[in-house]
Amino acid sequence: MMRLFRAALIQSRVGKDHAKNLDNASRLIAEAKKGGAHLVALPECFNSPYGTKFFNEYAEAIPDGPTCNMLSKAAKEHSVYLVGGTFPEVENGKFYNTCTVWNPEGNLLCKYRKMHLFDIDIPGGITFKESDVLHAGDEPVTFDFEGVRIGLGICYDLRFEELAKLYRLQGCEVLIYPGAFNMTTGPIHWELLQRGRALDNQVYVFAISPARNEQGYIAWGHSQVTDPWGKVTAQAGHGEEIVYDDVNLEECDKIRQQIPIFSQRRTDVYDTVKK
Ligand SMILES: NC(=O)CCC(=O)C(=O)O
Repeated sequence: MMRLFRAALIQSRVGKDHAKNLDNASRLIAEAKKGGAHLVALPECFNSPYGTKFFNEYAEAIPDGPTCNMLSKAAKEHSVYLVGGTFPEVENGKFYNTCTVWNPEGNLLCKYRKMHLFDIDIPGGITFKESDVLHAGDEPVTFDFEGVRIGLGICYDLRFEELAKLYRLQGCEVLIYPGAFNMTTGPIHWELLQRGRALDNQVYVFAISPARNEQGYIAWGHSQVTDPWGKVTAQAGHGEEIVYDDVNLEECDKIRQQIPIFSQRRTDVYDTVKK
């Protein structure tokens, strides 16, 4: 069982050139392996600009298509677990924002479709409506990383405590969210939400953003690792970079023992209160 491992969060720069985005991600995965990573993760929408007008144009079927080919090949060549960020998926004429996970043999372990679509309207700030084009997934997904259970979410999913709690109740010790927050909500909400999810559920939280771009949807950056104490243990700036963190899952065991909130929950009361 893996209790100590090195994670690499790749904050890659993403542009309109699909092939260039894939080459860049592939180069950075190789670099992360050289940096000693066992588990490597890419950002939300790492193969296409983030915007509703781009989703159908860049969408690919899973597991066919150049993006899955690159991810599978990179995971195998570098013998790493690879959380393949997200990219627009098409199936039966419907589009999804989907995260794929690959094992060191290059096999697809699982895929997760964003469950909570990013539909917000902040006048003078940001208006975005993923649901204009995308369908929401309806299945929480976990995978096994050498005996460690990891739960998946995508960006806006971070705001939904219920999903994170469900993963903790399923035995997860790490939650991974590829995510592209923006310049309106990012400065206050990005770090706070991750620290909240980590502290409430006594899990490690990884969130992986694209690097900040100059036009279109401007990503906040600041890819981050938060430990189960709620402490930020690694954080990127806003440019292209790889953030490494040496994760020690003994921290989960220790904190869960010291502050045993999951055996102290009053479900006998919560479950009987009328809504
Ligand atoms: N891609 C997203 O889901 C963005 C979420 C976001 O920026 C937020 O404030 O929430």
